[in-house]
Amino acid sequence: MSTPILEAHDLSKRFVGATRLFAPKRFVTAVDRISLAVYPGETLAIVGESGSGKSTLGRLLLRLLAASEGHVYYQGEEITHASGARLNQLRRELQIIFQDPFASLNPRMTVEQIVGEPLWLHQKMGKADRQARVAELLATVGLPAAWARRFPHEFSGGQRQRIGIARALASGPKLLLGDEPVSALDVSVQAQVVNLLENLKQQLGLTMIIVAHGLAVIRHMSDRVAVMYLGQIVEMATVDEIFDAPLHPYTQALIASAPQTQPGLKHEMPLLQGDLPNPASPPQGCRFHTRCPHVTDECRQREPIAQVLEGGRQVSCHRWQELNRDRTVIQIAPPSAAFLRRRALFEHAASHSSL
Ligand SMILES: Nc1ncnc2c1ncn2[C@@H]1O[C@H](COP(=O)(O)OP(=O)(O)OP(=O)(O)O)[C@@H](O)[C@H]1O
Repeated sequence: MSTPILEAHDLSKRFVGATRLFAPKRFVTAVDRISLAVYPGETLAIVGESGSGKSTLGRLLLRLLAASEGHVYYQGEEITHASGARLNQLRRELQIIFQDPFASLNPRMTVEQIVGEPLWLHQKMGKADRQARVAELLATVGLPAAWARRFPHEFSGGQRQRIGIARALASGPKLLLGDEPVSALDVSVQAQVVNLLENLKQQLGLTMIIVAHGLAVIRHMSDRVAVMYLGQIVEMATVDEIFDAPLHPYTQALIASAPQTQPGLKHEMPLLQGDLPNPASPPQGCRFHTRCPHVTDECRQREPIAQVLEGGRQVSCHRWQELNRDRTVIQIAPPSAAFLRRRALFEHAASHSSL
């Protein structure tokens, strides 16, 4: 496998949680000792319930948040403590697209100013060049260049998301993080934006991280999936492995709870019961044990260690082998044709790297 574009080693983030006056501080460990690698040209999805730490992990990887512990590497270079000019450079190369396109666009700026801002800030590009580049970027995301003089309120949700994407592309990024990039949009518009992201990724050889609840979007867009539960990754595998033969009881329940993605497996798997425990006081042992239908004393007492299977698949469950023995034939699938196609496009784009 190629060198990862991004890597996390034992990455943790603690926030000070809400407390009452004079009460002792409580900490929420939003991300707890996570290690993972993101490979060039792939789309890695991070999924899990609200509060599981997906957005925090994404922001730590992009250095938009500082880690409490652990290390982040970008193209092999440690960037955990990068600052000043190096951090600015990283901000250009690692871009984020937000969930709410309206909130992320300054309502008092025209599209030309919004999309052109990074060109001025990072490249000190003059006005005429900037206007020409903004027109190109708008065309790239499927918007007419003539709309550059308009303000964000004059656009629909999908069009605003396209403007947000054009702004992210203006910096010439190598990696895009989409934090719920389509969940605020109508279903019909979601597909258009997903297709746009797919096309851009192939055209420009981008790597993507998608943070999302929507499993249908994940299935459509991603190559690999990391499933998070209370700050930890409980399973990480290719998209087909996750949807067709999930090994962790939480992944199984998550998929069964979204029957539209996998109707055939609906009756075989338990639905997700109960709420996510309070992240400020997670359960001891396996964090999923309070909701797991297969819980044993070992699960209550001992935290499972991530097991790495052949092909790089990872699962953190004491009982995964025993529980899946009869249910699934586990095959480590070779990379899908779609992934290989993207990888080839990535290599092509990397060698012709002007957008
Ligand atoms: N700035 C912050 N200060 C305090 N706690 C925070 C902060 N940001 C996140 N948290 C807490 O960290 C935990 C993980 O939050 P995070 O937003 O990463 O989860 P998420 O899986 O992305 O959820 P959602 O899908 O709702 O965005 C939550 O308990 C959240 O309340």
